[in-house]
Amino acid sequence: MSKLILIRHGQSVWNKKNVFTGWVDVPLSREGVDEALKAGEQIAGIEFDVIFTSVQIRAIETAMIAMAANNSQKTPVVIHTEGKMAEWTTIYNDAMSRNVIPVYRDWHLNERYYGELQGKNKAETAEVYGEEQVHIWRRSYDVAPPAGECLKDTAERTIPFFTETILPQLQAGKNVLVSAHGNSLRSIVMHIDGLSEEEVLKLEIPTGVPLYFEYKDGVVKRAM
Ligand SMILES: O=C(O)[C@H](O)COP(=O)(O)O
Repeated sequence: MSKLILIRHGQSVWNKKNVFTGWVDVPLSREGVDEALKAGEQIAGIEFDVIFTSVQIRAIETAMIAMAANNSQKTPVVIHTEGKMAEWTTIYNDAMSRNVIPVYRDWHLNERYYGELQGKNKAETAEVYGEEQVHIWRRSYDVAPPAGECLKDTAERTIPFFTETILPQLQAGKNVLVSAHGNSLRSIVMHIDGLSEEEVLKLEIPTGVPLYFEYKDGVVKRAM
């Protein structure tokens, strides 16, 4: 049995201002750093073998800060790979592999692209377009915000990455940490939990709260 922990990044400086973020690369707020530290304490007992993040700084920061609170004797090291995830031991020698947790950054885990809404205040946007329309843009499965991605579009990049890159690590008995975003993780949780397009409307993933899954008998499912 291997463990999968999914964490949405801690509060970002634009989350704090209630601004649509998407692919804009903003860092954590002070509160977000505290959330990442607390998340690290919650998963401190888990010995991770590999870490995946998006290429966005708020997710990378969350992973590295959470690992600072982990009891691991190993050091997380960002690995640069060309294209497909290379066998990282071919890049680093065995000695290093004993002391290092590889961190792979990949754009497939990036937040949903929010298109024309990026940079706009969420409350002000609701005043202009109506609460219902903004809720549909934010939480529906197949209705995209203007010039942005709907959750289905996001899933079309996150799910292949999950099944082709993350799942083989779990199948190899590795404990995996994934630090990503509210909607890129909603698409993955929808896949794992088998949620319908109606059920995913209600799926919310809070910042900085570890979600626990396990791979056992060929299946990934909720652990706690
Ligand atoms: O991109 C953003 O604005 C947030 O990370 C997620 O926004 P949402 O909760 O409005 O989808």
